[in-house]
Amino acid sequence: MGGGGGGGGRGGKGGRARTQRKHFRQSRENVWKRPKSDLSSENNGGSNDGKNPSWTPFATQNDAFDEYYKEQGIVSSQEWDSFMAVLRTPLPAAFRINSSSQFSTDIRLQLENDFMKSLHAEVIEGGEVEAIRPLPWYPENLAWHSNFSRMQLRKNQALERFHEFLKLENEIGNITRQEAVSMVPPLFLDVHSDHFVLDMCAAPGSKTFQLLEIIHRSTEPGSLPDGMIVANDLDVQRCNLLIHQTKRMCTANLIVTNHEAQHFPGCRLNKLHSGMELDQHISQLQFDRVLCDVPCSGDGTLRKAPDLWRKWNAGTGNGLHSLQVQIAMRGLSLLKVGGRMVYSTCSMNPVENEAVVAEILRRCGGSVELVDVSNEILQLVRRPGLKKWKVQDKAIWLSSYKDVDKFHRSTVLPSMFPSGRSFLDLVDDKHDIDVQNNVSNGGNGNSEDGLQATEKSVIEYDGLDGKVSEFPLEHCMRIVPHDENSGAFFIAVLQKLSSLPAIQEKPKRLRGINKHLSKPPSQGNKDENDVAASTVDCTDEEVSEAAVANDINNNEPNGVVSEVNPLVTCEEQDEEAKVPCNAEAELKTTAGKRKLQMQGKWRGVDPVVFFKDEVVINSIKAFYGIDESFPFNDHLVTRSSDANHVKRIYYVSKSVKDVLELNFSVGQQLKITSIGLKMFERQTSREGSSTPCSFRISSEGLPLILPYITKQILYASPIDFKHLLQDKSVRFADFVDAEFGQKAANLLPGCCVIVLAKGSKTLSDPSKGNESTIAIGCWKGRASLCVMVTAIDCQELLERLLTRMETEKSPSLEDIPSIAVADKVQNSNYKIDVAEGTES
Ligand SMILES: C[S@@+](CC[C@H](N)C(=O)[O-])C[C@H]1O[C@@H](n2cnc3c(N)ncnc32)[C@H](O)[C@@H]1O
Repeated sequence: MGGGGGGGGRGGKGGRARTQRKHFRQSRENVWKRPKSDLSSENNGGSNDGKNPSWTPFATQNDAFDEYYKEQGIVSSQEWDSFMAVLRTPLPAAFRINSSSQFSTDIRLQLENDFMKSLHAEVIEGGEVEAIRPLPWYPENLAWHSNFSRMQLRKNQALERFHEFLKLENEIGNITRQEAVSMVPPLFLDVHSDHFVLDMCAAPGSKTFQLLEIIHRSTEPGSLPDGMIVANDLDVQRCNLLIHQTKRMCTANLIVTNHEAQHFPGCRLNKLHSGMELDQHISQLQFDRVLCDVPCSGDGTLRKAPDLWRKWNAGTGNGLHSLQVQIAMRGLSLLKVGGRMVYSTCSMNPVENEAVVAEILRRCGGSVELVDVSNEILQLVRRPGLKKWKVQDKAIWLSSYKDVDKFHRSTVLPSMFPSGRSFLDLVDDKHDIDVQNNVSNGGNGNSEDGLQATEKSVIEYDGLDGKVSEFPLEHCMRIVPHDENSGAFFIAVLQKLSSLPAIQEKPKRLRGINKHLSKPPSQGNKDENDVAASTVDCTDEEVSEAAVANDINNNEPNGVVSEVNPLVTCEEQDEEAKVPCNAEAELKTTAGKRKLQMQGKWRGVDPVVFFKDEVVINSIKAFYGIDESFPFNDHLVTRSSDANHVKRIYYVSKSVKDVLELNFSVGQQLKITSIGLKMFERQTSREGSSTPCSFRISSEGLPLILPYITKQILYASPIDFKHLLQDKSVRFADFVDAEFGQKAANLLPGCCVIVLAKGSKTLSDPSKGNESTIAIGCWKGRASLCVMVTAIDCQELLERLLTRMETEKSPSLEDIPSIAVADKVQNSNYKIDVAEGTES
């Protein structure tokens, strides 16, 4: 509805953002990019046929990679060549229609009826089989695969119209360009609109966007879903990508946070927290669904990041295993009993996948189940998880932990192996058997080969202990590139059956170490495993408290960051889908201008403050005639501690409000980087401040509040609406419908809302609207109405309007000349006639 909700009509996105976007694109050139002359070699990833002597092909060969994956058997030896051949080709582009956009059906029809046919003609000429097709496993033809790589889309003239379409709709938020396999994890999460969902490692946010779509899916205009998403990422800059990405969704049901996922605060309210509110709705953060899309080595993205061929080594996966376990364990501790968690990576490596899943099942005892989802999403081609694999360290293959020499026991962990058992565990387990044997053997502890009885029994025991996992890891899923011409992905679905046990692993391990080793392997080397032990040796509640304590003590991310930062992550290469608005850089440049903000204990982060200024709220209500049924109280927040200079007012859903109240009660444990939907913005110009209301309605917030507005709202005929979008500023006397022109002249000066009238709707019709209602914010000046919508949103609205008009064959429009607005896209800022004296 309206211009927003991912359906155009948004404001406030300025030229600055556009410039940053350009710079960002320049700094993140597609790694497949080659000289223009080289398009013919697109699919060999190798030569440019000698056309450019200075050109060096990407190495798409790495012997260590070959050896590693041949040994792991993730594909059969017969398939090896086709697996490798596909891995060496660029990844075809894929994208998803935003299902909650008001134009989702229009876009789907355009793809089915227009592009599928016109592009097919192109590729037939080019000797290809097909151009674009819906992904069969994604609901309602909402996700699409194209047989063109992103470079082909950019360079091929015949594809220009399609490329422009993708760019525009992506920017507006009607589609999201996303790798096909990356769309899979949210589908298995089974999210409902009332769910509280935690996306633990969320940036740049393609999956968060998908989750938001799902919770918003069946929401009525003017209402919000009961659920909400907390999207978290450790990396501040990537958080900004996430914020930009999700802004296109225009949602009041999202909180973006910046924490180490493995220490995500539980916000548990207890008697320690003074000022506890009696009517607190929730007493700790617990989620119905958790998405755990962890940092990984990313070799499933080789097709779009061929520079990874050069960098690949087995050590990267080994180095991440422990962090992945910690993050997954924290996710499970924050999951409600009965809730579902999806663990996923864009890596093919079993050490980052099956080994992690096995370890969390081991740690959780029977409280967590690996769900068999083989009967869900049947059309998705995938392979079962592995039950056995090997570990490689410094080019040496290790079949079990006993092969690990003592110098490497801090980097190669027992949990990386299928048995998941350590030397020490085995000794501990075997100890009891030995005691019994010794008793039955008459107590002789020495053997013929001179080994101590315990040492020998360990080796024998391990020999018996299979190299096959005891867990049903076949329920995991691995998507491999040559099955469906995609990237690779790993997904496991977990369900929490009961509270996590209080694991007594650490004391046991220490006992073992003291007994059998003169020097503990981790002594003087505080590695991740120590952190893991301290994190998981707790019940859910203890974990919450530990995390809280950690957060209080460590406002800055700890050393794990440096280990993770150099990694390539699934969506990182998808530069066209991302626009950074670098808040850190902004912070630096504005540091001299304003005082560093504090959000509770978080330094350098704008505070989140409930906005309760009755005078301002009442003036807004009165000016726009906002119906009393619209829930204002405690739903408005600002990011400024200075109540007198509030520039933007954000709206938060009830679910977000509850979390925010909890967060205040527990001393602001959450470091919030973005929250809520921008609803009102202060007028800054001379004339703006002289209007009866100093706040205008932002384009993002308009769809939500539209059904409740009773003043400063008019219905325009299609012809006048189109006129406004086309010319941006129209004098009252120039409207085709003179009555509309007169009504516009009678509005109070300042912000107003113009709704596209439909069918029998009269100009004074109050409307609750529906999802197809199109509305834009305008400025009523002295002699004209000016559109307050970005040029790109105007372009989108015009195109959609024209399509609808053609479909409806509106006779009143037949004589309107077609409109060329492409040249206006250069400037995405809306501009209000300077003569009107309002801001631009
Ligand atoms: C695979 S990417 C996530 C992709 C994302 N889910 C999406 O679909 O767009 C992994 C993310 O984890 C973040 N990360 C790395 N270490 C982390 C940690 N300890 N806690 C939280 N996030 C972390 C990285 O910054 C990166 O953005």
